Amino acid sequence: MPEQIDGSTLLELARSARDLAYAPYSHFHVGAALQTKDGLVFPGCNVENAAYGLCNCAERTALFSAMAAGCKPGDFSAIAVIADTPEPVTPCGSCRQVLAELCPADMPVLLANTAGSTRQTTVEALLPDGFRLVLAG
Ligand SMILES: O=c1ccn([C@H]2C[C@H](O)[C@@H](CO)O2)c(=O)[nH]1
Ligand SMILES: [Zn+2]
Repeated sequence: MPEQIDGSTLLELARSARDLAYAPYSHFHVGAALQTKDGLVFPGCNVENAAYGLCNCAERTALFSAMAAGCKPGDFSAIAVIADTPEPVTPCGSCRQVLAELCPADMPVLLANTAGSTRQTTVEALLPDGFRLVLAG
């Protein structure tokens, strides 16, 4: 695998991405940074909408941006996520489902809060036994 940036640098990139969050409804700003096996990093922030159901999380912004730039499922090597929470922020169910489809099961997921607490988990640990479309017959 080409040169990878370390977890603390990836978290700093997520922290910078968080500054770009558009969250006028929740005022909850989230940043993400998604690293590819090729050594690229795609930032993500949450982007809200007056139609609340359209709000997009930082994690999915980063993943969809990477896919729009030509990345394919399995191309990713780590993601960092940060928000102003008492404990390191943890991805919502929708993001877990998208992570599970696009990222390796053992991919590290680095979670942090702005105060500096961190936790590391994996895609599989966040969504064990997740749904996959396997057609019968
Ligand atoms: O892991 C998370 C959790 C929440 N949000 C966003 C969605 C919404 O804009 C706001 C409040 O839920 O935070 C994220 O971006 N990532
Ligand atoms: Zn989410």
